[in-house]
Amino acid sequence: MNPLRPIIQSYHGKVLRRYIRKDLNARFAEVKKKRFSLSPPDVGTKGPSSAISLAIDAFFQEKKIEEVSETTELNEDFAATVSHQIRLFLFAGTDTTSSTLAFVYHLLAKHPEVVFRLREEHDQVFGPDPSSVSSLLKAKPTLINQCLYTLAVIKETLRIYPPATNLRQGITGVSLPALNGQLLPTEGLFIIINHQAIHQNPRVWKRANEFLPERWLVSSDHELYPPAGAYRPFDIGSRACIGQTLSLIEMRIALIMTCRTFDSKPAYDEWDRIRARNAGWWTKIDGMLGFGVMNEVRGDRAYQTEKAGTHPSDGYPCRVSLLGCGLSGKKYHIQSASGIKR
Ligand code: HEM
Repeated sequence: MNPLRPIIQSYHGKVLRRYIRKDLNARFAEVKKKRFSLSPPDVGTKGPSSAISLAIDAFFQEKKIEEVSETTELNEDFAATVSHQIRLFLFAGTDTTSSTLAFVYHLLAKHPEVVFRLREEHDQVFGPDPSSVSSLLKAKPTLINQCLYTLAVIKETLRIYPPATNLRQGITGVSLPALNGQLLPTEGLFIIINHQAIHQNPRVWKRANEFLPERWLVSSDHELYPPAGAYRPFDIGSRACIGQTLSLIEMRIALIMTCRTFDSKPAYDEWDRIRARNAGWWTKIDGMLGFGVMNEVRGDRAYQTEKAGTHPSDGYPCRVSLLGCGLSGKKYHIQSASGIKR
C-alpha cells in the first residue's frame, strides 16, 4: 500500500471534478440558450445528446420550463451528482472496453482461423480496401450490423474474460438455494455474482473452456446455443450495464478498423526474459526455490488480474506489426479448427 495514495487520489479527484464542472457549465449555458431560442413544442425534439446534455435536459424538465429564466443557475447539489455520474461513466466506460479489446487481440493471436473469418467478413461488408472503412462507416454506420461474426468474436471474448462483476446487498427474507437445496439467507451479507465461474462452468456451457465464436451464430436447437440467463458480462436486470450497446459498437468499430491492418502477438517470453534479467537477488532466490510469481492460469499467460476491472497480466506485453496494404485476410488461409457444422 502506498501511504500517499489518499493524497494522490484526492488530487486526481479534484482535477477531474474541475474538468467536468467546466464542461458542465459550458453545456448548461449552451442548452439554456438553445431552449430559449426554441418555441415550447420544439423543446425536447432534438437528436441524440451527450450524457451531460441529457442530465441538463433532466434538470430543466424537473424545474419545469416556465420557471426557468435566463438567469437560472446550476444547482450545486445537482452539479455534484452529475459530476459523480460522469466520473462513473468515464471509469466504467473505458477500463472494461479497453481490457476486453486486449483480450480479443489475445484470443485472435491464438486462433488464426478466427482472424481469417473475421477478415473475410470485413472484406465482404466493406470491400477489399481497409483504408476505406472509416468513410464507409461514416456514410452508413448501420454497416456494422452486418458484421455478425465480429460481434460473435466479441461476445465470446466477454464470455471467457468478463471484465466486471457486481455486488449486491443481502435482504432480510431473501435466500439463495445452494446446489444441495439448502436455503442460504442473504441478510447482513454482500453477494458477488462470479461471472467468470458461471461463464466457464461445464455444467452450464457446452465446451465451456473453448473459444468458439460460432456459438453466438447457431440456432436455438444447436447444443452450443447459449443457455438462458447464463451469459452476464453486462449483467441482467434493472441494474444491468447502461453502456453495453455503446461498448459493443465501440469494440466492433475498433476491430473492423484494425484487424485487416495489424497483426498482434503476445510477447510474454520477451517480457519474462527482461524481468528475470532485471530481478533483484531475493526474487531470483525465490524463483530458484520455486516461490516465484504465478506465471500461468490454466495454461494462459495472459490470465485475468484485478485492476479495477480485470486486465491481462503484466499489462499484456505484445508485438504489433503492420500488414501490407490490401493484404487483407487472404494471406491467412487457414481451415476452421472448431469443426462446427453451421
Ligand atoms: C466491455 C464493456 C463493459 C462491461 C463488460 C460492463 C459491465 C458492467 C457490469 C457487470 C455492470 C454492473 C451491473 C450490475 O451491477 O448489475 C456495469 C455497470 C455499469 N456500467 Fe458497464 N460495462 C461495460 C461498458 C460500459 C460503458 C461503455 C459504459 C458507459 C459509457 C458503462 C457504464 C456503466 C454504468 C454507469 C454502470 C452502473 C449502472 C448502475 O449502477 O445502475 N459500462 N457494467
